Parts: sequence; structure tokens; C-alpha cells
Amino acid sequence: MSILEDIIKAKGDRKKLLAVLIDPDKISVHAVPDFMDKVNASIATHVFVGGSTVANGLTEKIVLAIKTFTDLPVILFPGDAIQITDEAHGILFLSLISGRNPEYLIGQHVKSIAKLKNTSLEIIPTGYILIDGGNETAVQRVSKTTPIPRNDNEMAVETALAGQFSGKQLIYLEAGSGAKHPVPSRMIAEVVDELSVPVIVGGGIRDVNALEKAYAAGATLVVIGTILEDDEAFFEKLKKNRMPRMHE
Ligand SMILES: CC(C)=CCC/C(C)=C/CC/C(C)=C/CC/C(C)=C/COP(=O)(O)OP(=O)(O)O
Ligand SMILES: O=P(O)(O)OC[C@@H](O)CO
Ligand SMILES: [Mg+2]
Repeated sequence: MSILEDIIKAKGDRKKLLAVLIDPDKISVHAVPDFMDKVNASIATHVFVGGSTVANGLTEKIVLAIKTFTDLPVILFPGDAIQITDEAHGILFLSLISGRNPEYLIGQHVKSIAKLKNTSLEIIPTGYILIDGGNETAVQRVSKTTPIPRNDNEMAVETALAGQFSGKQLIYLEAGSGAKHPVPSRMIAEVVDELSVPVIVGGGIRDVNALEKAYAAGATLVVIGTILEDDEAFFEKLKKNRMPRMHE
């Protein structure tokens, strides 16, 4: 089954997926084995690799190291075309549809084709929607776009539907890495209600309560990054046997 088919099936089966986001800028190759031991013991189902800006060649080194220590699918979550490497299994081919910056709607995509035209990566068209998380995050800074206000559920739903109607296979509701507040539950629920494609939620999720709230609101896949960089002890709370309901 492809990565996308697997996520679609999880939505149908109401199974909850968890991606651990690894930012190549924030981990050294030497730290990967220990970190991946913890990922493997956790309920994580996917590894995302990416950052808003990453030095050329670094992503490939980290992806190769990650693959040595896990069987989980490794998916690129790139801030730009430089981060693309065939060593991963798939790529979220993100368009920042909450913004109006052509570079992040189509520019980086055209720049990536030299690398992608003969790729073995599974390319997953993804509508990426930035929601105000209460602080300026890297995505906002790098993309120079304005997030959707956290109380504007109608704009979030309409943007998500516009993405789905344009052929996006996944919609990613993003409060931004290190967001003060995650995407509000009510907004997630309204978007999930209207869409037929699976919804990914990330940004500012740093406790089990926030994780469970995102799932309860209907997220199929939740992404956690910063808290695991700051506090690896959080992996204890994500252990398979501690969260049996989520790991079937
Ligand atoms: C399709 C291709 C080749 C690229 C996509 C280009 C687009 C549309 C990107 C969206 C905008 C963007 C800059 C996304 C970055 C996503 C990401 C990996 C965020 C994580 O940010 P961090 O670098 O971890 O931020 P901090 O360092 O502040 O934690
Ligand atoms: O780093 P955090 O805040 O967990 O966010 C994860 C991801 O959604 C960021 O792009
Ligand atoms: Mg980060």
C-alpha cells in the first residue's frame, strides 16, 4: 500500500496516526540512533523530515541515518526544493494555500522538478494551511504570508475545500513549529466535517491532552516536533503500552 493509501485507510478505519518531525538543523547524525530508539518504542507511525530552511545535503545525511534505525516510512516535509532527496520514501508536495506568495504556491514546485521528474519518491499533493498560533513562527517569517486568524473557521474551511477541489490529497492544518497555541479543536472539527480527504494537524502540540484533542476533533495524523527536541522525556508518555487505544 502506498503512503497516501495507508493514510486514507486510517481515516476510514478511524485509526490515529502520529508523525515525529525531525528537523535536520536541530539533530546531529550521531544523535539519530538514540532518538530513533525512542521513536520506535513510541506510538509514532511516520517520520517527517524537514525544516523551514536546511543546508544543502544535510537532509539526505539525516534521512539515511534515520532509515538505518527504523522501518517507519520517512516522508520529506520541505520548506524548499533544496531539501529534496530520493533517499526518503515520500514527499509532502506542499502548497501554502493560506498564503498569497506565488513562491510557496508554485515557485518552489517548479524549482523542484529537476530533482523530481525521475524520482522514486511518492509525491503527495498537500494543501498546507497556516493558522495563527499566537506567535510569529518560522513558516510565517520565511514565506512572508499571513496566517488565517484562529477564530476564522469559515476561512479555514473554505481554504481547505479550495485545496481539495484543486486536487490536494491531504490538507495540513499548521499552527507553526513552536506555536504558542495549537490549531483550535472546533476549527479542526469543522474542516474535517466538510472534507473527504484526510486532515493532518501540527504545530504547538506539546502534551498528551493536546494530542488527544486533535484526534477527538477528527485529525487523522498529528505531527509533533519541538517538544521532542526540547524534552525527549516526553517519549515516555508516547510509549506504545501507555497509549493502547491509539496503537491498534
Ligand atoms: C514542494 C516543495 C519543493 C516545497 C514546498 C515549499 C512550501 C510551499 C513550503 C511551505 C512553507 C514552509 C517554509 C514550510 C516549512 C515547513 C516546516 C518544515 C516547518 C518546520 O519549521 P522549523 O524549521 O522546524 O521551525 P523552527 O526552527 O522555528 O522550529
Ligand atoms: O514543532 P511543533 O510545534 O511540534 O510543530 C510540528 C509541525 O507541525 C511544524 O511544522
Ligand atoms: Mg522546529
